[in-house]
Amino acid sequence: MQQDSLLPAPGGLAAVPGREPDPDAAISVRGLVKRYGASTAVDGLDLDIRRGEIFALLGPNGAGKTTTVEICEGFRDRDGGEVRVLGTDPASGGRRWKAQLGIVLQSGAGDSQLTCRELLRAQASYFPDPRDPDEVLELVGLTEKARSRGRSLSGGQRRRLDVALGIVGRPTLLFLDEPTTGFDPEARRQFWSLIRSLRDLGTTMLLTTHYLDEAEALADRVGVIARGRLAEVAVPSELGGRGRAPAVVTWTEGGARRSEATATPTAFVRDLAARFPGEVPDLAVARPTLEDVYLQMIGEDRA
Ligand SMILES: Nc1ncnc2c1ncn2[C@@H]1O[C@H](COP(=O)(O)OP(=O)(O)OP(=O)(O)O)[C@@H](O)[C@H]1O
Repeated sequence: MQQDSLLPAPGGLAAVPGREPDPDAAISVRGLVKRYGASTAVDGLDLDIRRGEIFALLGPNGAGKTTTVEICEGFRDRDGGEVRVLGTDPASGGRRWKAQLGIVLQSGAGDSQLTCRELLRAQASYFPDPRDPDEVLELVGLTEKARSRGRSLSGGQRRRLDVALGIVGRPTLLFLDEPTTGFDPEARRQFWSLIRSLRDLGTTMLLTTHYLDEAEALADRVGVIARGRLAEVAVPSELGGRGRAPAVVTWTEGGARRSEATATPTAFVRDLAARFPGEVPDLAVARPTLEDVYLQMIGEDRA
């Protein structure tokens, strides 16, 4: 291990001693650097994703999410740092390593002339221990479309087909890049339950998304990337100190809307209730949403 960390990383940069990747993590990244010409897209990023968790990577456009994910998938070279994905450096990952990954890209294979079932059968044939294509169609809710051509599917159905293609190889680790873009609200909810059932089957998932409600609904932990670095990692309810943030109590009194930020909302509401003979008019107690704290973090970073 020690020996390994002293080897130069691809691109010639020495790894940082004493900061070896975690061998037990599904994904472990230390000091990742990626440059495109003079601009640095990823700038010393550290990241650990545990086996079995759903991890959501958030960040504004151009923050470096896709670059990081593509390096982890083995699709892109890096200029520095250490990366281990399922214990292997993606820069040298062979077929057996690749067969453990499932990848759902932003633009999938939906334009095909083949039927959904044919596409899945073809994809399954590349893997040593694939799932049954018909079971996968059922899992993603496309059984009725088994004989339909990819190009005849709606946008949301194509995305489901993309997911089906990503999971038919029975991946240990699934990458999902903005998976629900273009879904209607009901399709998103159905997709979320599909993702949860994959987690119940033991699949680790790295998700990038711009939907904060999606990150909140699905992720065990979220990481925010800003300017090529990981700004914070937390469970969704704790991000940006959210769990400790004061609650805001609002109500109507004397014809006017009133509000109070308080660290003890229960006591405050009890006192408030004592002032009214019945219900407190228009009473609401709110904490900052994930979107509130995320936008604040991104705003501070840009300031
Ligand atoms: N092939 C490329 N050549 C040159 N620059 C690139 C290339 N790919 C990405 N970049 C630049 O690297 C930076 C990070 O891009 P990346 O696609 O990783 O961001 P992202 O966080 O995934 O953004 P988005 O949310 O818009 O998908 C951006 O400034 C982008 O313009």
